[in-house]
Amino acid sequence: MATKVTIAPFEATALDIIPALASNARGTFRTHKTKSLEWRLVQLRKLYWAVEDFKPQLLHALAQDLHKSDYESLLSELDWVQKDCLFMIDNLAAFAKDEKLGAPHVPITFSMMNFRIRKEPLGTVLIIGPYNYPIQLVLAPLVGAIGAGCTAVIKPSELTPASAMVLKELIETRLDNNAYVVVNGAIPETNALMNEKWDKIFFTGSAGVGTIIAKKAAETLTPVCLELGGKNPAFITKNANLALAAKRLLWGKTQNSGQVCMSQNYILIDSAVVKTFIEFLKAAEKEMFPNGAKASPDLARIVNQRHFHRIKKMLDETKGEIVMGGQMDESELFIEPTAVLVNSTDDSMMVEESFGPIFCIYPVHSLDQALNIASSVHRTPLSLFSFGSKAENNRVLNEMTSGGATINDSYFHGSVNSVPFGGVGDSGSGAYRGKASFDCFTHLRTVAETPSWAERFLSVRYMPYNIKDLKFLQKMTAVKPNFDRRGAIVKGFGYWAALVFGLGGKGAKGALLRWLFVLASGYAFLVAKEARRA
Ligand SMILES: NC(=O)C1=CN([C@@H]2O[C@H](COP(=O)(O)OP(=O)(O)OC[C@H]3O[C@@H](n4cnc5c(N)ncnc54)[C@H](O)[C@@H]3O)[C@@H](O)[C@H]2O)C=CC1
Ligand SMILES: CC1=C(/C=C/C(C)=C/C=C/C(C)=C/C=C/C=C(C)/C=C/C=C(C)/C=C/C=C(\C)C(=O)O)C(C)(C)CCC1
Repeated sequence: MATKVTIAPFEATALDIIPALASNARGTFRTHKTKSLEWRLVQLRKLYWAVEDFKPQLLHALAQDLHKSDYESLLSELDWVQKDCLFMIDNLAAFAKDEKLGAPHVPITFSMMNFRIRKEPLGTVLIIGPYNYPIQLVLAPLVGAIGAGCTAVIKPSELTPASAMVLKELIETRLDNNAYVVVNGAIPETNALMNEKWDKIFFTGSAGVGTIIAKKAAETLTPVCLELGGKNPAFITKNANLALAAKRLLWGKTQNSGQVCMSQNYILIDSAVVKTFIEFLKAAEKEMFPNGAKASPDLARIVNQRHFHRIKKMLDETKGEIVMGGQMDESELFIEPTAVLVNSTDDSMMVEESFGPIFCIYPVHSLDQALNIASSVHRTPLSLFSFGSKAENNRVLNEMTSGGATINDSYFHGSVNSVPFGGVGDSGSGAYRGKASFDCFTHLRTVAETPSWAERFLSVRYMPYNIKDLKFLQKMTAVKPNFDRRGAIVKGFGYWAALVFGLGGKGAKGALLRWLFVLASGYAFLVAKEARRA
């Protein structure tokens, strides 16, 4: 029997209780209970089971807010967060362990000082989420915050109200709600939160709102992690597998109806293969949606009318030619996956971030031209995709930066929950996921411990200075460069000794193995010689 699901209607948190909620989370951090690894593990385990137990409500909410299919909601939101919990639980002890600092970080002369890095929770953090993955994009950072030992206030997007309400119930009934609370609401509630002092703000959303958040945070020197959008290019050369490129890039624009900030905005393709590529694109669409995209139970819808009209406007204003898709229905907030052939960087399809199921195809005559266009459209996009020969893909990686990149596919670099994810330049700063989620909310605090008995050696630092002491210290601790003023390596005694004793290579382990090989060969030679004599 199907579980009956009821989701409370959206209710914004009262503005006047927001300061008390923040203050309570800060107070809880000051009790130091979050510093216990066992306490963090219990919260993570509880979060895992909360996601499991709230599955019916979460799936229902995602269907209500975005018409997401259960398949997609499980794959990219709920299973994702549960895997995150398990990854953090399994690795927390290793992540949180002090890191001993020996050579080469600490000179041997200071080795008695037990230099180490302590992993300290930053404190009380604010997590602000977007609408497109309303569960995953707030709970995944929360896993990092819990793992690191922080307390947190979470502000989900008001554009996905059902998900926001389920999240509130899930977090506040299952986790320690003196440590983790949800504030629901829009701009006034976010402004009220921004008037509080945080130890870090983790923001996922548009560059415009990211700028507002970063400016406000700067007033109190609050660190921020910004996960923003981008105009992401795909490069396709004559050497690409065109059928595969078409299918994989279409996947990037059909999952969540293309409301994925790391999906491609535009495709720069060699003009010699553009016609064939479009044929493959149409074939891939037919294969994914045999009865048409609108009839598919798998395709999500655009979140609301404002975003529907934003995307529609890009299509209305294009001077390009629609070569695939183009259907839409406002009553259902449906937009068909749509490709537009364009020939100018001023086209509406190139100027705006699509953040929907539409993208454009821009024919170019060379990879040089493609790289020039991509750098001028957005020098630091969130992602890029390259489909070409090994050499061409390497060129794209070398000559164009991005937050992350996938060769020969759409955003696979962002589809595995345990590898670091983040933007670069104006597509974001800071990273999370996997160990990076722990690091994101952790302060690396260097600690030294000077033993009392070392005073005799260390007394050279005290006044009154004696230049003889300094000379002696310099002699004992001098480090000499192995290069000259032109930047060339000086091949002195040390260089040749290392080469000879290292048997041609660097590194003690390699040298040891090569010596073992030489000795074993010598021994085998002697044994064989003896055998021949006998
Ligand atoms: N890099 C990443 O991981 C991701 C980036 N994005 C980007 O997010 C955008 C779409 O998501 P949206 O939810 O529309 O983003 P948004 O920036 O409009 O909203 C994000 C959050 O900020 C709050 N907010 C909105 N306006 C505000 C204001 N004036 N002052 C204070 N807070 C405000 C919202 O309530 C929401 O919680 C796209 O640009 C997309 O590229 C989306 C998902 C992932
Ligand atoms: C290889 C063998 C197997 C395994 C097969 C597997 C693992 C197949 C995997 C298929 C794929 C491609 C799964 C796709 C997953 C997509 C995900 C999880 C998407 C996530 C989306 C996210 C996180 C979106 C975030 C959005 C953001 C940040 C944004 O807006 O930018 C077998 C089958 C096990 C057999 C042996 C061989």
